[in-house]
Amino acid sequence: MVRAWYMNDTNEDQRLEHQLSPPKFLSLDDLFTTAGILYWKLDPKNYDSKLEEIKKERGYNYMDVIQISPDKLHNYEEKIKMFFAEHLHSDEEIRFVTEGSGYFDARDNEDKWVRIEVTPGDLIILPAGIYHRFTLDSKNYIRVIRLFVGEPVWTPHTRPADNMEVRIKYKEQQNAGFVNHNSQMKTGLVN
Ligand SMILES: CSCCC(=O)/C(O)=C/O
Ligand SMILES: [Fe+2]
Repeated sequence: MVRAWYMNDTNEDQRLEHQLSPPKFLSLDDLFTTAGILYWKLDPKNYDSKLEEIKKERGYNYMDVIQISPDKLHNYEEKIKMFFAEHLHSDEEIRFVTEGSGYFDARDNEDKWVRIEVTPGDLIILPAGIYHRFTLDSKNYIRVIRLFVGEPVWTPHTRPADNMEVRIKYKEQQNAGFVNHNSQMKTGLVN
């Protein structure tokens, strides 16, 4: 089960957990309700057919692999800084973790940081227009499959980007309430 929690705002190393004291965790339902984040758990050793199913269902026709670690990623320091600067994208951010681990941080509906720990088998979808960032944890390695509809656009729009159409649309959806995929997952309708 993926772990997600509200973050403290200390200036410690970004790779640490940054839990509140006492910790305050969020469920999959909470992640969806507060931020529209979708999540699937796949078998990290045997994921081909399930991944194909999700790709087909959601129209993902682009796929590549990124490995993030000091020795595997070109311009590592620069990229790590870029990933951790708060930003949004004009499209969904779809990431499937096959090795290693890391943290996606996203803003909830009260603009608080939520930290989502990802490990092998976790497929996460951050909706278009959500403010977020990414960091490795202290193990310093992750291998991720990136998915996209059509030609990928990775451009990060750093905060503030409140006047972008995609941000306005995201906020409208958030205020109206999202249709809950993650609770269907628990009942076995989606897995
Ligand atoms: C873990 S995938 C690389 C990070 C990335 O693409 C991104 O946009 C983070 O927000
Ligand atoms: Fe991003």
